[in-house]
Amino acid sequence: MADPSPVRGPVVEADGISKRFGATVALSDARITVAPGESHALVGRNGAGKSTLVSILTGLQNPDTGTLRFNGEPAPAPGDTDAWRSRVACVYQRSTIIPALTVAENLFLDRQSTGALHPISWKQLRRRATELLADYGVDVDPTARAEDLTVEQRQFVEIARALSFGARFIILDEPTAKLDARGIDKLFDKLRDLQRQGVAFLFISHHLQEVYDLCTTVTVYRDARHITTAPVAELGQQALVEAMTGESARGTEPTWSVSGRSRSAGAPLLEVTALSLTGAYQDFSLTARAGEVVGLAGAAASGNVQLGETLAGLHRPQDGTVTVAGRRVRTGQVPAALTAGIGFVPEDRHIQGLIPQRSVAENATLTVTDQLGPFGIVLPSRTRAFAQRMISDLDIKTPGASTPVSALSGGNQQKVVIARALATGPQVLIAIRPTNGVDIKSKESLLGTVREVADNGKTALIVSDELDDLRVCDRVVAMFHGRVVAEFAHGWSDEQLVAAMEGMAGPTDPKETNVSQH
Ligand SMILES: Nc1ncnc2c1ncn2[C@@H]1O[C@H](COP(=O)(O)OP(=O)(O)OP(=O)(O)O)[C@@H](O)[C@H]1O
Repeated sequence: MADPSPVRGPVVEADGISKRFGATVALSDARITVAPGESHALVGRNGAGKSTLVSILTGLQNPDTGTLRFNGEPAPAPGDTDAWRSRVACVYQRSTIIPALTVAENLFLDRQSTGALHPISWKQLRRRATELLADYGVDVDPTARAEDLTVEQRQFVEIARALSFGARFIILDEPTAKLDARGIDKLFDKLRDLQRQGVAFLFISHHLQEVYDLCTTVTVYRDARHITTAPVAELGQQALVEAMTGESARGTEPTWSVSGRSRSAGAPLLEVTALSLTGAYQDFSLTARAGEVVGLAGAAASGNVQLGETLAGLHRPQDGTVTVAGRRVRTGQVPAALTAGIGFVPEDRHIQGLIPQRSVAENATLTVTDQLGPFGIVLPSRTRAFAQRMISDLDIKTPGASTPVSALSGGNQQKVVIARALATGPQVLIAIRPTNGVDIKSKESLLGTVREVADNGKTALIVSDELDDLRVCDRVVAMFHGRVVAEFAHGWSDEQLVAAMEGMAGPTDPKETNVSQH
């Protein structure tokens, strides 16, 4: 590992930081201090200002006011990339690794200071990559293509690359959003390793349990302001949520509830028979009835995401049929799925979800332009009215319906994706990790919205490995390596479901497990 620079103060100290975007105040007199070797969490609701702070701490944006010091010294000049990179490393939720390149090429990409004008030989590159990976204890073949790595391996390469510029301070902005439970464990082991070597980090996550597992100090922002900084051990979960929301968390119940209902199963609405997609899943069958929310649980390689995507028309399966309300759906075609009444919340809002430069209103209504005016003409007034309703129903934090979606915080963009899927009034809603990046309070209301779809006589399928997402379901089907391994009625224990997702389901015949009676 690179020699630590002599430490003369906190690795970072930001004070009085304010930042506006037009009329939006993203940060107001905010502050944060991270000590050497500290694991410091930054939490707050969607739109609280966390990512804006990250962009200021990494030199991507200038604050309007405030001071910023690294190791007791003023921050480098804007644009001095090498100087910034030697003080602070950053790993974002979205990987910056280029899939088509090898690990070694990715590690030495865009490295001005190593002399881009003197091309280095492949052999040299590989040797230096091997050294660098060994320095950070990353067990990955430097000649492998990045696209062949697992998500967490890619993230390790990213961390090694980020730290290799010399920084002893790394910012991790929602690093666990794309990882399954096993991947998160590996990432945390790696971070603890680095911490033992004296690396400090600022960790951003909406999963509060991760904060308790990993961090010693937590800072809470709310509505652009610093609310508190405290040792994690001294701030219980309830106090933490109260600081984030500004409301008492005492006695708050989820807005949804599946317990204690007498659920009379409706007619079959979604029927999937013997569906197979090579390399993803085999022989999958499911009948979901009107009024039901069904969970499709599984870790990264389980095939559950590809299955959800197939139902939305994104993959053409080799075998099997899909019907909605008794009508066969042509597979492998997104428009056919839409016409059949299948609404879809994709896994990656950046790739499949949104058009960033278009407004919130346009994005929310992309799937229903035919309802927004006669003869295919889209009436702006109707689009706005429609979007306005979505904004208030889903609590989307935006200056207005005409704001470009790119100006929204990550969690609020996710709500627009959900608004769009709901806009069609789907018969069957397929939602992949719908609460990804959404704060703890919005999560509850979003899941409540999914619940309502079923309560109104439709069907919802939640594809996720998040236990909070799956708790809203009437029953959960667990997949492992492309096959259904168990099915659980409402009331499962976390341990049971986690074991099933990890391939330790016990009986492989779902009928022998805790089967629901739908
Ligand atoms: N480029 C921009 N243009 C206009 N407004 C912006 C821009 N970037 C951020 N904002 C606004 O600043 C506020 C803070 O956003 P920020 O992305 O920092 O929130 P966050 O705490 O990271 O939220 P999330 O948890 O959803 O990621 C939000 O209201 C957001 O809409």
